[in-house]
Amino acid sequence: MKKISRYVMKYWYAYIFAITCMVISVSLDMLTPKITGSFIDDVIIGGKMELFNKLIILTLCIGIGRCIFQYFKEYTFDIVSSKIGMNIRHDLFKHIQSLSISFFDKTNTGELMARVKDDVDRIWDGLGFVGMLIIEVVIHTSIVLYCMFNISKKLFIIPCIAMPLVALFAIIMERKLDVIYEEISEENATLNTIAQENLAGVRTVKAFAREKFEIKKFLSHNNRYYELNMKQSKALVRYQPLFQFITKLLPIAVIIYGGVLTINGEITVGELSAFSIYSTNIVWPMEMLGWLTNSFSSAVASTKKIRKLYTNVPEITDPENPVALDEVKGTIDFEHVTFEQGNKTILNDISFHVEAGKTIGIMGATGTGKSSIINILQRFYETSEGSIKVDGINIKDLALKDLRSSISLVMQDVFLFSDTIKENIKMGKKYDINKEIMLESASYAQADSFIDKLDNKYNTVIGERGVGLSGGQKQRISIARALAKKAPILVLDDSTSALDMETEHAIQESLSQLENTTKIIIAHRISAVRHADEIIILSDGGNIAERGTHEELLAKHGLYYQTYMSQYGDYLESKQEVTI
Ligand SMILES: Nc1ncnc2c1ncn2[C@@H]1O[C@H](COP(=O)(O)OP(=O)(O)OP(=O)(O)O)[C@@H](O)[C@H]1O
Repeated sequence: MKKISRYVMKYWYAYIFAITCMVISVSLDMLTPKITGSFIDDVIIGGKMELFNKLIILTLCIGIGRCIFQYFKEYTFDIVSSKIGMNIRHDLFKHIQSLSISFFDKTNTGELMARVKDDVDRIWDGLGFVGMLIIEVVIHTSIVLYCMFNISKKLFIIPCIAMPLVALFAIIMERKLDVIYEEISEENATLNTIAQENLAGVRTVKAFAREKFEIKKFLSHNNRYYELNMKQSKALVRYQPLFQFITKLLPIAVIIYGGVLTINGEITVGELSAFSIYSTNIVWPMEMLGWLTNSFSSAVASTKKIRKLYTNVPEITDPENPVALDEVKGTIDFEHVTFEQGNKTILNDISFHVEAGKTIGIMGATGTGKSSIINILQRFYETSEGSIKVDGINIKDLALKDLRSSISLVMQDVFLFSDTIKENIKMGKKYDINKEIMLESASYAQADSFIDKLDNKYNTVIGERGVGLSGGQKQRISIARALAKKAPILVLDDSTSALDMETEHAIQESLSQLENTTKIIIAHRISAVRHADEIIILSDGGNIAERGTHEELLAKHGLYYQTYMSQYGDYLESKQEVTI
């Protein structure tokens, strides 16, 4: 993370302008007690009536001038803090997007949402309204103290005693609040995660009648959040009376001691009255210290949280000098690839070769590492041993963008954005994917028939994660999306599982027409891979147990044959019976 000061420095000129306006406005404000003093000493006591009109006009001019400079000060602070907040959020979002999949494996979405939204908002406040008030308190207090010092050095002793006491309380309170804010920020992230997961999984919650349990879980964190906020309020109310005690005592002490000095002739009545007005002018900054400290602590705690997020760096990055690929043909080579996570071997010594335009089918029981093959092909994770090559070039030598843009992926877990079908198919590639390509892809994916029946056709907005569509319809839109990308390598990860046999068959027909596209088909159903040029069967421990064409594998009477029999056995038996 760029230091906050670097964001601020970008707008130094605006801050200088705003602070100058602030100094002028506060200085004008500080003239009022002097005018009051002069009114008492010169006009009322001294009888200089010729000054009356001048003082009235001066007071009016000061009021107008103050309004103008206040306006510019507040407006500038608002604009600058909004821009800085936007920049911080932009950089943070960009940083999160740059992190590797392994980071997202161990970080909750709710926590990230809290950082991007709430924490940035607090920093924004800290650099805007709160920051402005803190600077104003300092400037205001300094000018008031200077004016007081000029009136009477003896009377000046009183604020000199009061101010350090207030500052001491503010520091102690800030330290306490800092710790509480850390906890509040953590709990806010947890609360966000629970709410986000719960709402996203509301169907599962309802299906398992877990509403009560989930509400209880949410309530326990909500209570903790409430308790922490109460802890914060308690810390505030404990110190607030101390601030108020000193601030209320200050004008009284000024009047008593100032009265003695006036009787002794050391200061005039007008000077005492001006000093007394000044003393009330340092009351509000002191009273605000509690609130300002509170808001400042929260901004500091948020900064720490965001800083911590920046300590995570992308684990998988572009090579220093990536090999440029003008045109990817789509040849894929896995050479003795082993993939481990923690102490677990997920893939073990995997080797295969797929010629450009050919198809490889990957089968195996659940958890044998089929999806992991795709994850490492896209460099979502790094291989532990061996190498993966695309068109003969090690994928570690390719820019991540080049590698990933040459692969179209239909994921097992379909994710559709809450947007129109059109945007879901185009995925932001407005200009690369024209209407013709979109319609062709939808037709290849057998999605056109149901989309055409929708009221708004391709402009139909689908809910979060495609709610409102059936599982098969979602799968077909995600296949259309992958086809529209027109990448030289197409990966289908168990992506026709929700389709009926006829639709699956029609999609396979479409795929067979993509002669220049290398296809990797992961499936549990024999029907999805039987036409592949090579089929590999993974077994426990991520080993290749069998490989060959459909016919070769059937002849082996091994795992593939067993799967075939479990899926087609009944049909074959009935066929035999009919033949007999
Ligand atoms: N990021 C990861 N960290 C740790 N373990 C992982 C990770 N990804 C996958 N695994 C583990 O690796 C094994 C293989 O997972 P993978 O998703 O590749 O299986 P699969 O064959 O695609 O399963 P399925 O058919 O159920 O989709 C599983 O035991 C899984 O728990």
